[in-house]
Amino acid sequence: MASYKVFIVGHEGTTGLRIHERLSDRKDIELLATADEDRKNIEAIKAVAKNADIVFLCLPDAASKEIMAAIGDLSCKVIDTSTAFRTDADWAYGFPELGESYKTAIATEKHIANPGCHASGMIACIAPLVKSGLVPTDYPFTVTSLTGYSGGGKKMISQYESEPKDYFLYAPRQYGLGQQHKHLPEVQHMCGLSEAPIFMPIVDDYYSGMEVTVGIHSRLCQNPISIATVQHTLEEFYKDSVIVNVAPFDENSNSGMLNANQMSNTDSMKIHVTGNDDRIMVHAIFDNLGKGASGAAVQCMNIALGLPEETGLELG
Ligand SMILES: NC(=O)C1=CN([C@@H]2O[C@H](COP(=O)(O)OP(=O)(O)OC[C@H]3O[C@@H](n4cnc5c(N)ncnc54)[C@H](OP(=O)(O)O)[C@@H]3O)[C@@H](O)[C@H]2O)C=CC1
Ligand SMILES: CC(=O)N[C@@H](CCC(=O)OP(=O)(O)O)C(=O)O
Repeated sequence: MASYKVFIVGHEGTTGLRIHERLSDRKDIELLATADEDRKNIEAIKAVAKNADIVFLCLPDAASKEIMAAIGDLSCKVIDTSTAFRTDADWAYGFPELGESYKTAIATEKHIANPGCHASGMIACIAPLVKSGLVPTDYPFTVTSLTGYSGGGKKMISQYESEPKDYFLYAPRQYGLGQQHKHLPEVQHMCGLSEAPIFMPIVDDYYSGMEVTVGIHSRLCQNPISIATVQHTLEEFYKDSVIVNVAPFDENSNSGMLNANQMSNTDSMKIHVTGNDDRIMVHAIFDNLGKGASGAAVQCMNIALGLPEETGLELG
């Protein structure tokens, strides 16, 4: 069996650890690392990257940019999980479900930007509807996104898991209030929207899992749409995907509740359509550390190596 050399920079962080977990048991992967004391030493990182087929960068934006300046010319493929390169035309965008050209770019380009967690949910719900012409590109979208606290990385995890915990951390907290959330540019770009959505991210007191909800008023579309057309469009768009699945719309779809942690610990994404023909909601449920980060990054690596995209992933 071919053995690929993979180097995870930031392997002790939240995203890096999950990638490490996904790869450490694989017989086709040999994991490379610097000595522990050199994990932030650019020269040591560059020396290991020279021997790697794939380098994952699981770092804050500034560190990703600094390391790319040092390793960008090497022959290794780089998958960056930060926000730094997601709208850069020289980078493939790591959401292969968007279409064959995205999948080909992931397979052939040297540098792949892994999507943001909230962005993955927004794009999964909005792009099929806009690309099919069902919803106009200037539609005034409003999006709510619930996320577990691991979405904020090690710092937020320790804030939520320290004892005693601040009183305010027991309740959901809305943020991104100034409408400048760092995921909005990639959403607007990948969905081809003329305006960014109003975006309401909410972090709550559970470890991981996301539910991103997009609302659509049928009357605001050029031709009024229905639940059935939205459901059909999404089913068609994702019919070949093993990772993104669309739940059927039936008599039970509007009863009960959707749980933001129901896909936690998986690398899959489940899309639900709810509401009625006047006011339609599309929900994407997944793990911020799965399809929202590490799972998506491993999916991209598999495609880049010419392997089945779900190799080593936890399908839910
Ligand atoms: N958590 C999530 O759900 C998601 C995160 N992301 C993105 O993934 C990236 C990583 O995030 P996350 O794992 O959550 O963050 P963490 O804070 O959990 O981990 C980041 C890791 O990077 C290390 N690091 C920082 N600077 C350097 C450097 N210069 N060289 C080498 N290592 C360095 C840190 O080391 P130290 O521990 O010493 O600080 C830390 O271990 C970020 O860009 C984030 O926005 C993307 C999607 C979802
Ligand atoms: C709870 C929380 O703070 N979540 C982070 C999302 C982390 C992430 O996915 O950011 P990137 O992928 O763009 O690096 C936030 O909303 O900024």
